[in-house]
Amino acid sequence: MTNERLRGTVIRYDSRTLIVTELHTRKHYLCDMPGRFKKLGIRPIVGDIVEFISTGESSGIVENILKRRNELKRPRIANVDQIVLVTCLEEPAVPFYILDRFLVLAEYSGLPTVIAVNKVDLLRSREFLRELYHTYGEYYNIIEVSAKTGHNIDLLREVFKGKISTMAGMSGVGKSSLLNALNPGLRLKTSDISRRLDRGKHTTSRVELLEFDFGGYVADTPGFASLELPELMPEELKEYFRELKAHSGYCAFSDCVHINEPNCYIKELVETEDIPLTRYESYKKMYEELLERSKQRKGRR
Ligand SMILES: Nc1nc2c(ncn2[C@@H]2O[C@H](COP(=O)(O)OP(=O)(O)OP(=O)(O)O)[C@@H](O)[C@H]2O)c(=O)[nH]1
Ligand SMILES: [Zn+2]
Repeated sequence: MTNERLRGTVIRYDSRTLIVTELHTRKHYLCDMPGRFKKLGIRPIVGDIVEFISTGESSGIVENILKRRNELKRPRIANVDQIVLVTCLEEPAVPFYILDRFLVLAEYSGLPTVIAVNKVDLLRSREFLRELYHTYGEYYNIIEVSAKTGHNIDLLREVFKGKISTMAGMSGVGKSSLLNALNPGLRLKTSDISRRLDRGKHTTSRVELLEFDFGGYVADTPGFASLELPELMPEELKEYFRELKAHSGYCAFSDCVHINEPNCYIKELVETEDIPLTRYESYKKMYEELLERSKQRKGRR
């Protein structure tokens, strides 16, 4: 039926056309963006929910873009539900410091974060896993998986189901392999409609949402690829370490940054190993980096 008013999620776009997945039927529609949106400076991004009027079996015209719940900058996605941070303890053994940088970026985005430890099939003992749980388990959900053996892939599927997610993690940790284990052939399922959008165009480099057969979306490009720290003042960094934030307010100085101040409760907790030393060292290292960055900027002014 044509001329129906429908709602859907934008999964791809170029300057004037969107691919929209209708919310109930999950059918794809190629939708035109009327010029008035551009004049108003309104541009859709993937993840947006739009209202559209169907003009044919698989075509429509956008009427309205609903207000975004949130917006991730890189990759640019609206209405993101979570970040799935993939890491490994072997091949590659991702340093905790790298994981900590990802976690700062994830905290900065304000999105719920799940840590997936992949390649557990390579572990000869649980020793490294225990260390990981000890360091992160109190503040993050950790799920051990193997894309190779399929271990806990069903659990990971529940994590992704019905949500818009973005994956992050160092190169080689198995992000693509996990997607393929979750939903074989996920990347290959470019629909006819997608091909129609491609026709006569140079390949778009923008992010797309891939659709799971079991419901839910994942960005086709991983997040935080550069691992560059967010635009923060050094003294703001402590807000992005959950365990520092949880124990703030007990230091002698109310604005304590837990570096050189006396009577610092955080440093006490590090000494008693209630806060993992590696987390604190990561914090100090990133604090120094932000301090250096702010000095350089002041110097330039
Ligand atoms: N043993 C083992 N190897 C795995 C597992 N998952 C992935 N691999 C291997 O790890 C290598 C990297 O996997 P990818 O899926 O390409 O990793 P990626 O994170 O997508 O890498 P980038 O595209 O560089 O970001 C491949 O050789 C995979 O076969 C696993 O669970 N166990
Ligand atoms: Zn302190």
